[in-house]
Amino acid sequence: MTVNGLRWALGLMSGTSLDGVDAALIETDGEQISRFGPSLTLPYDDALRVRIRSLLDRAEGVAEDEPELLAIERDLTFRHCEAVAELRLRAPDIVPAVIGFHGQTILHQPENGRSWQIGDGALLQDRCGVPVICDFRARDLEQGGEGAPLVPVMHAALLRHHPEACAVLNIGGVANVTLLGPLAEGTREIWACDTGPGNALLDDWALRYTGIACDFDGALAQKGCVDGHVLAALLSLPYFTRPMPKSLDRLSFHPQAMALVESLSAEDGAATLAAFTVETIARTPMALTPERWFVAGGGRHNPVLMGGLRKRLGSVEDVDVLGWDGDALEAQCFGLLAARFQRNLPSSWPQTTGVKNPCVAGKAVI
Ligand SMILES: Nc1ncnc2c1ncn2[C@@H]1O[C@H](COP(=O)(O)OP(=O)(O)OP(=O)(O)O)[C@@H](O)[C@H]1O
Ligand SMILES: CC(=O)N[C@H]1[C@@H]2OC[C@@H](O2)[C@@H](O)[C@@H]1O[C@H](C)C(=O)O
Repeated sequence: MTVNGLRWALGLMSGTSLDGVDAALIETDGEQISRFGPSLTLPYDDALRVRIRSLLDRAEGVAEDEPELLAIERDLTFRHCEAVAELRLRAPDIVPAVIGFHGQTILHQPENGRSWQIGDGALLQDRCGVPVICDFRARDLEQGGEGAPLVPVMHAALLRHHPEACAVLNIGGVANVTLLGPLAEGTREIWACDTGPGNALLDDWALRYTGIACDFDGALAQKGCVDGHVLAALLSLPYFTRPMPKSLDRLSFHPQAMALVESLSAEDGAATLAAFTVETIARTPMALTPERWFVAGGGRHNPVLMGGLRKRLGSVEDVDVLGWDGDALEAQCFGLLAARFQRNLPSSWPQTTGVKNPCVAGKAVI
């Protein structure tokens, strides 16, 4: 049902941490978000996670018609169908008008004009019976942008009445920041970029030493000491002095970073990788110095990361203080992007992705 152009949109995001599918409902006209519906995370089972991870590790050499790729894409899409079905069970009165389907990124190389999200939009549309918008990064890349991050439009929509300059940080597998300038006569400037690693390096390190898929509550890092020499070497990688906008692949720093921490103990390695995430956020060349930082994504549950950020940046709060759900924000964002696509509204700008002109994100499944 449409009231003043407001409709329910269902967003689906499977992030770089490979933890599973996030699904969320929002009511929106593509500009304002009037209500949040329910949200959920449907984890990947271990077998699917391992298959996706091995695909990601060799994505550069994978052919688009490789049988294993197509099999993974199908299983991944079925997992998304399950997420949609489960979410609709939780909100039987809400009928989504559109689904925004991000898919799983297996490769992101903006320097080669490439960002590869797997997922079968036609299959999802067929199974769910709702129009599906997907391929959100392609047009931005075609027009000279990085294809990421796309979430700044969501942050700006939610903070459209917030007068002060502020930053919204997402700490997922990769970390990214949105800077919002002060609100002046209803408009404001928006800058964005991926800052560096989020949890991805730490996750892989923790899995190796503890068998657990993340450094839960920062338990390992808390017992370790930061190795200053290794941290300095990590921070000397050229990405960190590049001005925004810029973006990263999940594996951008893997070989170098893992080689540098290799000689450290499990605890010191975790402490150093956590400090790497914190320092790269704090040192990002910023277009403004925000007084308040709001943090979303799974990394906000890690007290070592949050404590480190508070020491470096001052006022650092969980986005939940704004009444948002920091675990659902990216999925909600793809609902918003789908609604914006249907109204032909741009979702990326020169200062957020480096795209030449404001760009409409997404493609409709025909
Ligand atoms: N209690 C916790 N302690 C430590 N880390 C946690 C905790 N809860 C979640 N995390 C971290 O959050 C990660 C998941 O974050 P999130 O779901 O935001 O990532 P994502 O959306 O997959 O990634 P991206 O935003 O890069 O696409 C986990 O991999 C883990 O590292
Ligand atoms: C290529 C890709 O999937 N990038 C993700 C990743 O995860 C966080 C960061 O890197 C961000 O750039 C992006 O996701 C969010 C949803 C974005 O586009 O804003």
